[in-house]
Amino acid sequence: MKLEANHIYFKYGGSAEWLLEDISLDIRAGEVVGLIGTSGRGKSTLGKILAGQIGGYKGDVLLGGKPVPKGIYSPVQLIYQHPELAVNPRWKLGKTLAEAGEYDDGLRRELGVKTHFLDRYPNELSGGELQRICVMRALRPETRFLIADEISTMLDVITQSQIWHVVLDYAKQYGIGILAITHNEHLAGAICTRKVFMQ
Ligand SMILES: Nc1ncnc2c1ncn2[C@@H]1O[C@H](COP(=O)(O)OP(=O)(O)OP(=O)(O)O)[C@@H](O)[C@H]1O
Repeated sequence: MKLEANHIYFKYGGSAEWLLEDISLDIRAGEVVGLIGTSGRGKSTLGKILAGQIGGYKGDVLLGGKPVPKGIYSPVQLIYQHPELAVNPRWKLGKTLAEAGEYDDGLRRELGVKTHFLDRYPNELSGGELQRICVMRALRPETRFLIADEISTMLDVITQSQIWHVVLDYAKQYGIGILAITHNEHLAGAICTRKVFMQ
C-alpha cells in the first residue's frame, strides 16, 4: 500500500502565488521518507494535506489508490512539532487518549508516559511529556502512515532518540510508512530510508 500526493497545487487564502505548485510524492508501507527543505517552503502544509487536515487544494491524495477515509480514526496520522496545539486544553489527557480507543499499556511504558500524566490537563505537563502522549495517540494498529512533523525538536537528544526508537520499532512491527519532516540532517541520515528535497 502507498500514500500518494499527485500534482498538488495549494495556496493559503489571500496569497497570489502557489505555495505548493505541482508537488507529487509517495510513501510506501514500511518506508521512512525524510522531507527536507528550506524554512517556509511548505513542508508542514504538505504534511497537513496528506493527513487530511487542510482542504481546498488541487490534485489528489490517495491511500492504496483511493481517497483517504474520513469520519473514522484516520489511517494517516499527523504528529505536530507543537503538541500543545494538538490536544484539547480543556480535557484531561486520559480523555484525549481514550477518544482514539483503548491504548496499549506496553507502548505507554516504552514511551515513558506515567499513568498519573493521564489525570492532568495539557498545561500541567512539559512539552516533551505531552509529545510522548501525542506519539502514543498516533501509534495504533489502524495507523497505516505517520506524518511526523519535526516531532522531536523540543526534546533533548536522549529523549529524542528514545522516542524515535519506539516509533521506528512500532512502524516496523505494523508496516507503517513514515514521512519525517525535519531540518535535522543528522536525524534524517539516521532514520530515513529515502530523502525528498523540497526546493
Ligand atoms: N494558516 C496559514 N495561513 C496563511 N499562511 C500560512 C499558514 N500556515 C503557513 N502559512 C505560510 O505558508 C508558508 C509555508 O509554511 P509551512 O509551515 O508549510 O512551511 P515549512 O516548510 O514547514 O516551514 P518550516 O521549515 O519553517 O517549518 C509560510 O510562508 C507560512 O507563513
